Amino acid sequence: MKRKSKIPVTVITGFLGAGKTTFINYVLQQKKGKQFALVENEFGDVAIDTKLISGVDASQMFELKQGCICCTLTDEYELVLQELAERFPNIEHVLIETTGVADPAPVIQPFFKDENLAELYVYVGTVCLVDAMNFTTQPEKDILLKQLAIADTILVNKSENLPDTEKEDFKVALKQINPLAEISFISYGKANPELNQLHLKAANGIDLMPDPELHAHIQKKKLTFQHPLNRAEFLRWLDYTLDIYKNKIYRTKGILCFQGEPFEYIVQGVGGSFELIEGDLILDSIESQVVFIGKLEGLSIDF
Ligand SMILES: Nc1nc2c(ncn2[C@@H]2O[C@H](COP(=O)(O)OP(=O)(O)OP(=O)(O)O)[C@@H](O)[C@H]2O)c(=O)[nH]1
Repeated sequence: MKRKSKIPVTVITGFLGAGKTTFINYVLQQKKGKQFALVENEFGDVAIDTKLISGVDASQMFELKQGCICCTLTDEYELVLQELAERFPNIEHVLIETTGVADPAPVIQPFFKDENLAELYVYVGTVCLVDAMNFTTQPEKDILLKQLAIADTILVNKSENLPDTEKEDFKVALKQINPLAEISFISYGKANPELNQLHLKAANGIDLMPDPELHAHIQKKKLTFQHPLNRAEFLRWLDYTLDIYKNKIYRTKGILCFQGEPFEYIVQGVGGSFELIEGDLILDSIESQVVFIGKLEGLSIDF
């Protein structure tokens, strides 16, 4: 049976123990009746823990067969997702939970690059869970920073005992890493973000925070253009720039106006890949803006 529309895909990331499973369980409980499929894999573990995931039919759960999603991603990933869409035409939303130590970029990029997947699915954003109790002491900071930089929504979980003043400090610190993401403080995963529109929402608020002290590891750069861009030239430049800096630019997001085109476009990039999504009709502002987040020190990013 051919599907009528593409299946939205939301990626759930966050460091080990941050509360990803707790959050997913909460979402599934809140949205009972909606057909979710969960693709997850646990490091070195083959069996899915069905007890943990309520609300999802066990037959709708798929798991990659080997270890960690980030280092073993091969054709298998694309095949699992294709099979999922074909075998379960009623699925309304796919959640992909990365392992706590995984870089989420390779999980997202196939939705931009793989034609078969792009026909079946639409990537709608990433939620990153943060552990409020252990954030400062967490090891593997690089992976954590990348997870945060890629996220459209950051949920600071386990924040039930966090005083308001500390929440403010926390927020400022997170905004320095990712000024585009929405940030909420929650406990026991109780957050109900609109899982469908995460990245479009984030693209609306592209203003960068005043940032006198750059984060030691992550920087961001915003390019603004007052005149409509030449589509072919700009995309060629963007493609080239993201390709040469694919390990440095974690995330790209922007709103573009092209010469002679009535609609604006939202550009959404993770690592070396990006996609363009047609946005609203251009009514007044013809300004284009693109923000890059990553380890940008010393990079030449200028169109
Ligand atoms: N105190 C407190 N504990 C929480 C909260 N949310 C989750 N936990 C607990 O934290 C532990 C880890 O939660 P999980 O949801 O399994 O975390 P995870 O990110 O899926 O963990 P991994 O899959 O190992 O990466 C569990 O024991 C949860 O019960 C919270 O808001 N506050």
